[in-house]
Amino acid sequence: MAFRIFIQDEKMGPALAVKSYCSEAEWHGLLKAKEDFLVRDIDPRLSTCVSQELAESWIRSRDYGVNPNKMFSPLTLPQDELENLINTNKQLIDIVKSHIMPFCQLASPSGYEIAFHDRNGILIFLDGISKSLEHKKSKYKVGMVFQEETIGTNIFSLCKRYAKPVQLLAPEVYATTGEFDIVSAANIMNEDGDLLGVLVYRQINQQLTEKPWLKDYQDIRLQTLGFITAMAQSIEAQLKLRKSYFNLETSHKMLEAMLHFFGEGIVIIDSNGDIIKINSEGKRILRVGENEPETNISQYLSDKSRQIDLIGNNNFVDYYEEILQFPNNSTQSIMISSYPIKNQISNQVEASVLRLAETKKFNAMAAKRVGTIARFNFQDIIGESKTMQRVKLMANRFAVSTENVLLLGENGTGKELFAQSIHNKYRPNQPFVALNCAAFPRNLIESELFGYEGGAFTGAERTGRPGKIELANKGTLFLDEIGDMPYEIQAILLRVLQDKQVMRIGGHRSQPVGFRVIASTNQDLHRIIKDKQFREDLYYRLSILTIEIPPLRERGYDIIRLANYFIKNYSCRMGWPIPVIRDEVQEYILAYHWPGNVRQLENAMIYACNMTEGGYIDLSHLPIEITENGTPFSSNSRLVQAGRTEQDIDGADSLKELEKKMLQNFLDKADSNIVKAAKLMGISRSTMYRKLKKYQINY
Ligand SMILES: Nc1ncnc2c1ncn2[C@@H]1O[C@H](COP(=O)(O)OP(=O)(O)OP(=O)(O)O)[C@@H](O)[C@H]1O
Repeated sequence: MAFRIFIQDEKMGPALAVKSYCSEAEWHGLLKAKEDFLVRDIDPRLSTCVSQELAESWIRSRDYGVNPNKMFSPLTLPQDELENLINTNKQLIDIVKSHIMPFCQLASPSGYEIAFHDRNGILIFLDGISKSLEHKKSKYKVGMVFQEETIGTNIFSLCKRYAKPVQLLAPEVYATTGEFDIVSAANIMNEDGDLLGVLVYRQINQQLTEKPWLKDYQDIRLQTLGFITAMAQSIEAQLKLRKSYFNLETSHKMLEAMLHFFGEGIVIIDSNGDIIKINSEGKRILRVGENEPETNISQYLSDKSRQIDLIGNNNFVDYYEEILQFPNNSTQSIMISSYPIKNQISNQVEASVLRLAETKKFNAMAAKRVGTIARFNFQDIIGESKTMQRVKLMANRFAVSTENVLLLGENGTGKELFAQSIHNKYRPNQPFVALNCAAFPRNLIESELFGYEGGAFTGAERTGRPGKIELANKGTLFLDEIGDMPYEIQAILLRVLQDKQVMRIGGHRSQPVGFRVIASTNQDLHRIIKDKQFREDLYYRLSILTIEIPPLRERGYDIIRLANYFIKNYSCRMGWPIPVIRDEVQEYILAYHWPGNVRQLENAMIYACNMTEGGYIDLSHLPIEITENGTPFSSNSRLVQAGRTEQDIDGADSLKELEKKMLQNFLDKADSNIVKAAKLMGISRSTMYRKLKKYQINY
């Protein structure tokens, strides 16, 4: 192997450099090999004094037609192209310059030059002194193109081709250089291993190449190659650092932008609690002015010891409630969660990212998520009978008011449906929070309604919990079965409604709340007021706008509309064909008194859908209680005979009235002959007598 390893470089491997020519004989061997090659065409690869790579480069140079006797003279890039190139590489050149500057101060007075070639071999930067040169002028110029194809063996081409540091002595260069110099070069690569350019150091000293076997000169060669390799590595490291810095800066800017868009307050504190970053929402929550200097988080905490929780905690802490205290002594409840940032080496918490949300907002969000979803609107309420139209109109009007609403009606008449529809017309984007007063024991109802502070009673959560009233802030609190609300709690609720302030159980701080109550009951409130089970004052607070929802039996043909609606709904849900209710079955449905109202009708239709097979709903498909008492009229034709139509049924105030009127009609037709009238109506004589008695019709 003709090359001697000068430098072992981790990334690049062993350096490519000419032999150290320990002996004079080897040096002369090299000179002879070159002459033999150029003059006598003897293959230089046969010489033990020439490295394989160098010999091959000489051969390629000859094959390219480069004249070895012509003075070394590379092509030069046109000025404008050169300027563009220098501009494009400005950052890189600046870094190279910044590395060379300190060296220039320390450099030996003997002549040297430092050049930087771009990845295509174009010399784009040149600096140095050439004191010892006779002609004082460098033969190199910025813009020169170093290519093996045009100038033969040269330092750039070898360095690029073998991707290793290279050192050449003047006679090793293919074309005559006319100088005695040692050139050393090292590649500069980017992180991905792509070549950015080649850094070249040229030491000019006549004696060096006259007697290169002398130890002093060999030392200089070793040092210069080491120097240029170290400098190239340092430049690479700086480029890497610069890239990391830019990446860091970009991440930083991205973080700033993200923080800005974040709807929640973000505050980053160091291990002392000093605020090191805060977004605009954070500033708003902490009431920090735009240009005010950031301070310490403890300044805002009403309980200063809580700061330890925020920064001393090793683990992520999910939302818990914290009371902020401001300089004017006002307070505000916020929800905080904290995320510790640990030092990778020491594992100590160095900073914490705090996420702040105003409890009010937080509750509203939570209520929207966990509270009842008000799905229904007035369009969803089926009912075209006059009674229902009147009720819907009334509810629509009341919806736009801010007063409380009281919904009265039997079980299953659709009170909640109305409550949701009113809310959705009133404040669709605010929470709708429902509480069934009959479903909870006394103590639970109290904590459900008013919430509690942490540890307020045995079994209470450590962090406390907001009540339904707080959650309903700005929206609607639907108090179902209000008649079942415990008497003592009614008094607290009344106070909340009057003061518009709520205090949690075990708490000392009232907070303002604004919400609308829609209460509902199937009880006779006047009676329970008399029985001292319901507070009269609360009744007056709640009943400003009262709506009585009629029972199903008073809604005429709506019963069939609803029945069809439920049949369609259920069948579609099950993926079944939609069955049709036979006319005579409709009569039974219309005649039934529906004690369970709409809910019972829905269940009956689900039952019928499951019973039917042939696409029709017959009598046998209905639940037994609906058919067992028979019907006041046997078929639709009789309805028509009696001069009654669908519209008439809707128009009647109630089915009872309708039945009474029909009985009278048939009696008139039968000239008050009860047996004849019963026959005409298709009912038995005894049923006829029972109905006449029921409706107190004289016969
Ligand atoms: N007019 C209507 N149109 C469509 N569906 C209705 C109508 N009325 C009631 N419903 C349906 O009937 C069922 C019972 O209604 P809702 O729960 O509103 O009654 P409620 O009076 O609040 O009952 P409760 O007194 O038992 O609380 C619900 O499934 C509801 O969707």
